[in-house]
Amino acid sequence: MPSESLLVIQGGQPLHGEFVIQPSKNAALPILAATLLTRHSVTVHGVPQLSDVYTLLRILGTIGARHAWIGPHSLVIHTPEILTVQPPAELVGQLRASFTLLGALLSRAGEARLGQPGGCTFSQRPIDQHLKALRAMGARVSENNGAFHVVRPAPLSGNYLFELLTVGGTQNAILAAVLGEGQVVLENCSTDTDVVDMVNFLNALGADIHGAGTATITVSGVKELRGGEYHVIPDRLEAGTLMLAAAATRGQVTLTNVRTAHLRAVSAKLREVGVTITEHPDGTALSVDARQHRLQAVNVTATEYPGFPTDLQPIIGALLSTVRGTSILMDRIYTRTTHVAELRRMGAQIELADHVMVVTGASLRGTRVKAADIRSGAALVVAALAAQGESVIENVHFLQRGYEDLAARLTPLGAQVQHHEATLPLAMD
Ligand SMILES: CC(=O)N[C@H]1[C@@H](OP(=O)(O)OP(=O)(O)OC[C@H]2O[C@@H](n3ccc(=O)[nH]c3=O)[C@H](O)[C@@H]2O)O[C@H](CO)[C@@H](O)[C@@H]1O
Ligand SMILES: C=C(OP(=O)(O)O)C(=O)O
Repeated sequence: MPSESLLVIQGGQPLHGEFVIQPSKNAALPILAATLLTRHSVTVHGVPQLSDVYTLLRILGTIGARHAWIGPHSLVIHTPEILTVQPPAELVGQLRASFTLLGALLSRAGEARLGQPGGCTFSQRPIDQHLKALRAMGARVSENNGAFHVVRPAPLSGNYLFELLTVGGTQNAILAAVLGEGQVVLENCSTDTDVVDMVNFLNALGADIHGAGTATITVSGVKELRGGEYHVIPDRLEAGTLMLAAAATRGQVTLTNVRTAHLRAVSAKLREVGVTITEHPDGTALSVDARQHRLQAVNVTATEYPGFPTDLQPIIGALLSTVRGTSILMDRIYTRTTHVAELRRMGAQIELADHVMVVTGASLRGTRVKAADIRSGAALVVAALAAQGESVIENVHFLQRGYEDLAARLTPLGAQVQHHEATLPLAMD
């Protein structure tokens, strides 16, 4: 019989204590792809233990990378030569970040053949900007039956002005231009932390990239990159999730291993809700206190960094479902609504009209619900922690793509969360 993991949560307990934030999934994945750009050995600290990381390491292994874990979040990775420019499509199709291999392979090997990327399927997730940027830089790009073939006939050079802010598109264009003799100027770039961290990594290995964190990034090609050692940033999305969980349970939680500067939009919104956020002066810890606070409804618009993150829109929806009054949520990046029907089953009052969510505070009660992607799963966990009674969350494998062992890590905060392997009955023919 097939088995599936479940989280069983007894809700209604305020979270209380200290929580160490994991390293960033969305920063670590492109950095692992970027290790392909050097034939020397690289040590990366701050690699989270997540299923997406294991999948990407398998893909990199097919390309010629060998890795060894040297600590819980540290690995050494080494790609002396590229064995293939066409990694297996079924692995590439399991995560979104695999698409950064297009730029990475183009840089190192002058060619890449890649299937469609995967990842969460909450919305249309086009890649036209990635391809337009590569073409503008001189790459030949073709598509056949959903597979992409890119070739570099000469060193990449030129300009591209992104039509919109794209994290993955900016990363792919930078990666493609790192090795070679040309210079590329990218405008209207994403200023996201994940772009900046990848550039800091590449520059630590000898790349010549200027302007990351601003709208204009200049990449001057270099002959080769050396080896090196790098520390990936903490996961601002996990930190935001824990801040929202602390607020939803009216608890008090101190988060360590954070960059408070990366969480400004989340902290500001939570203060507006009525939660006390205290930041440690060194910027690496903060505490969230929602005990005995009267929280109030707010309006939220998810937008590009440094604005309120799209990933946290479903999760703040779970918090606001517990807050008296009516909140209005909009998401300018993606249509993330896969959690709505499930939250309603827990008693949440959420109306959906033209991509606007109207959330009216209610009492949540535990029930059986299904995660549909990483952040909808996290929204259900937050709602279940706040709800009265028992919730059972199905499809935990989605959560495992983005969060390290939540059951074990939430338990010291007083949460009653258990991870079960459930045996599912076989579907009847
Ligand atoms: C801007 C933004 O918040 N990006 C988030 C997005 O990154 P991800 O890299 O998945 O998405 P992008 O940043 O590329 O997309 C931003 C927007 O641009 C559009 N688009 C993108 C590429 C393209 O070629 N054509 C196009 O139209 C997308 O549909 C979307 O509306 O999801 C990640 C995982 O949840 C988050 O960590 C990122 O913070
Ligand atoms: C959507 C996410 O990941 P991916 O882009 O890999 O689907 C996420 O981190 O919430």
